[in-house]
Amino acid sequence: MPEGLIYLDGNSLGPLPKTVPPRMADAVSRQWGNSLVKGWNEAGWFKLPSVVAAQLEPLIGAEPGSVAVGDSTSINLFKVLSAALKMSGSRRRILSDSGNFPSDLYIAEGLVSLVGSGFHLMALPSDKVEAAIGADVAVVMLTEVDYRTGQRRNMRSVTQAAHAAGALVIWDLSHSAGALPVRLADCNADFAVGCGYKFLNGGPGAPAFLYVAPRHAESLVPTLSGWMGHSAPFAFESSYRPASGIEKMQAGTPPILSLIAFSTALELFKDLDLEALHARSLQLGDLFIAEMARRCPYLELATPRDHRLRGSQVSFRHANGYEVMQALIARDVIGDFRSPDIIRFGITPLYISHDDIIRASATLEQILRDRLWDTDTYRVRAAVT
Ligand SMILES: Cc1ncc(COP(=O)(O)O)c(C=O)c1O
Ligand SMILES: Nc1c(O)cccc1C(=O)C[C@H](N)C(=O)O
Repeated sequence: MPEGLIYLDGNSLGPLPKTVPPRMADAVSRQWGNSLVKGWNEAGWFKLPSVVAAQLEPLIGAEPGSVAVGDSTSINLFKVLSAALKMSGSRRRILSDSGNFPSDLYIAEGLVSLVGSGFHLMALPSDKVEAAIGADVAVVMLTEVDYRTGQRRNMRSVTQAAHAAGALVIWDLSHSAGALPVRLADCNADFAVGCGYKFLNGGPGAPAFLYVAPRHAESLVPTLSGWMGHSAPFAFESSYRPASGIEKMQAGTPPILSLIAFSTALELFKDLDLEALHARSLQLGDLFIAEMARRCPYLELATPRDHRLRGSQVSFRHANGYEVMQALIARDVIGDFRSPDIIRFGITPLYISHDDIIRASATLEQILRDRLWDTDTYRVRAAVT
């Protein structure tokens, strides 16, 4: 971590693991530079997506051979949602949370406009979703940990309720994977997707992942039926025949350099106790919440205090949240702002200490108390915040 920086934004972009630069240098100069096209076999590039998938599976409680790695979360959502719609019989509703990450809602909108046939998206306020799971719902599409508030849904009970109503469930694990123990198989989830660049520290634009429950995998025919998901890609047949396992969910050529960075980052999670990691994150989150309640009692907490309802993030609401965050960043405390009024802090104990939380709290207190945010410098909103 750069000297003096308090990085509370690992829920947007995880930091660079020390092990990644030498591995990338080797991948570029030796594998790509010397092996050239032979690298696909010599350096194991063809197998890399499944190697990385096998590293991820235990972190999200997925069965061996149930995860595919590649593309972005948005593209992976398109893949699993289109698969789920094909399995929906006469049901036509996709149910989601209007506060869900917008890309998830946009992808659903795009997909229903493509397939027609009466499919539609119903996005309800967060607390109204579960009660709306009924006989007309084909797919419940939710994010386990809310990107704004850090509120966590109960994956097990929502999945049970959806199944009891005859619906399928897709979980977005972008703010869960690498932050807390996810139990996809135990919860009987149908499908899932998630980001590689957040808590998993896979690097900017790291490949994302998708999960298909083994009970659905064999009958599933991918909509993005690309050659890398073909049963025999190098037979160059003129018609698509899906590969037998989760490999069918690959569409095109995998991003090898990004996969090497991601795989190297995932090695750090190999013997990590995610239960303990999350417990420590909750402890540090409690400390942050208590410090801010003591220092700035008027600052509204947006994250639930209840540990069962919390991911690895603490958020507050402030009418001038954007400016407050700019003032924090200028003082080397990095969090982020999410419209309309959320200041958001990822609490990742792999590199955040008790002292960091105290220093971040003191800096935030000073900015609020002395209105240090209230200057012209902080009022210009940038495109990426
Ligand atoms: C919950 C959630 N879903 C989906 C995405 C979109 O991911 P991607 O940019 O990989 O498509 C993000 C963040 O960008 C996210 O936070
Ligand atoms: N993916 C991002 C990007 O390319 C630029 C800036 C931010 C992001 C993010 O990851 C946003 C993130 N999904 C969020 O939770 O808000």
